Amino acid sequence: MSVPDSEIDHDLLAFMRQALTGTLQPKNPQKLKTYVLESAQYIVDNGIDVALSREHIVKAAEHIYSAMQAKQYSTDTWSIHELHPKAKTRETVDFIFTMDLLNFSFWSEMDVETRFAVEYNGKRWTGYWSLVAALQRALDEGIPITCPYFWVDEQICSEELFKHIFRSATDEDIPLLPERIACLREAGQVVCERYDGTFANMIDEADFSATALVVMLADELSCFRDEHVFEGRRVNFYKRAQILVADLWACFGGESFGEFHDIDELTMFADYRVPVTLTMLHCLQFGPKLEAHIKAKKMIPSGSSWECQLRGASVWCVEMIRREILKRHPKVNINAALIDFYLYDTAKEMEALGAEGLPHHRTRSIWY
Ligand SMILES: Nc1nc2c(c(CN[C@H]3C=C[C@H](O)[C@@H]3O)cn2[C@@H]2O[C@H](COP(=O)(O)O)[C@@H](O)[C@H]2O)c(=O)[nH]1
Repeated sequence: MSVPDSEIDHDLLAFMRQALTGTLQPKNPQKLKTYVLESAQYIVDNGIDVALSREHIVKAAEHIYSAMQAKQYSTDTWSIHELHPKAKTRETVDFIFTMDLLNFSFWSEMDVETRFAVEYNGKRWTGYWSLVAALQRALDEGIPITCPYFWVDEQICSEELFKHIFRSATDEDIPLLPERIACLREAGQVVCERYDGTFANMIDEADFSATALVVMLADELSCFRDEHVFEGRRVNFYKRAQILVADLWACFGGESFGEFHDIDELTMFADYRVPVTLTMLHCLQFGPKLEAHIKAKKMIPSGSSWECQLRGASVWCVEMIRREILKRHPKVNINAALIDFYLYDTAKEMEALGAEGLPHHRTRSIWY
C-alpha cells in the first residue's frame, strides 16, 4: 500500500537518510572556517610585489610583546577609549554592529585642518573616531541610529537625516555616504526579517563561535562579503566581519555577547592603517614600482593584485608575529585580534606624533 505524498514527512526522511549515511550536518557547524589565513598564505606564496622580512618579523615580535606587556595591553584597553561605549548591554551590541557596518574608508586627500571631521564632546574627531563620534552624537540627539527598524524606514530615516547625522565640521563630507546608507538599509532588512530586529539574535545563532559569526555575516550580508579574486583564486579578507566580532569580544571582555570559544581563529583586520606600522617595522617590504606608487599617493583599485597583496601580506605578517610571540612566550594570552588592535592604536599614536612613515595606500571601498 503506497502512502500519499502529502502524508510523507520529507524533512524526517532526509534526516533519517543523513543519519543512516553518516552525512548529518550539525545545525550550527562549529568548525566553520573563514579561509582568511589560507587566502593570505596563498597571496604571499604567489605575489611578487610585497615581501615579508623574517629577520624583522622576529625583532618586531619581541618589541610588540614587550610593549604590550609594558602597557598591560588587553581587551580592557578597548573600553578605555573615550568614545567607545562602556555599558555591557544589548544597546552596546547594537552600537558595535552599527559602527562596524560603517567602519570603512575614512582617509582623506585634505590636510588635517580641512579633512572631514565630526565635532563632539568639544573636540574634532577624524578618521575612525569621526564615525564613533557621529554615532554617539546622534544618540545624544535622540536619533535611534543603532536600531535596524529605523534603518529600513526610508521616510523617517531619510538621506537628509543621514547627512545631518554625519555632518562635518569642515567643508569635506564623509566619504562614501550613499554606500554607508546602503549598508544600513541592507543590514536592517536582513536583521528585521530574519533576526527579530536585533543583531544579538545573530550572535546567539553563532553559538559562541567567532568563525561561525564571521561566516554568517558574510553569507547573509553582501556588505560584509569582503571576497576578491587573486591569481585565479577566491581570497577572503572579511575585515569588517572579523573586527565586528573582535570589538564585541574586547568590549565584553570575552563574556556575555563577547564570549567566543574560537576567538583566536580571527586574523588581523586587513585595513589601510596597520600596514603602515608593519612597513615602519620593516616587516613588510614593497617592490620599487608599488612603493613609488604609494609614495606618490596614487589610487590603488579595490580588488587589484597590488591591493590583495598589501592586505594578504599584512594578514600573514601579523600571523607570523603572533607565532613568534607564542614560540617565546607560550603562556601569554595574545591573539591576532589583540596584536592588531595594538598595531592600530600605535599607528594612531605615531601619526599624532608626526612620525613620517610611508603614506598609507589609497583604495576607496566599503571593505575597510
Ligand atoms: N586593522 C584595524 N583597522 C582598524 C581598527 C580601527 C579602530 N579599532 C579600535 C578598536 C580597538 C582598537 O583599540 C581601536 O581603538 C579602525 N580601523 C580601520 O582603520 C581605518 C581608519 O583609520 P584612520 O582613518 O586612521 O582612523 C579604517 O579602515 C578602519 O576600518 C583596528 O583596531 N584595527
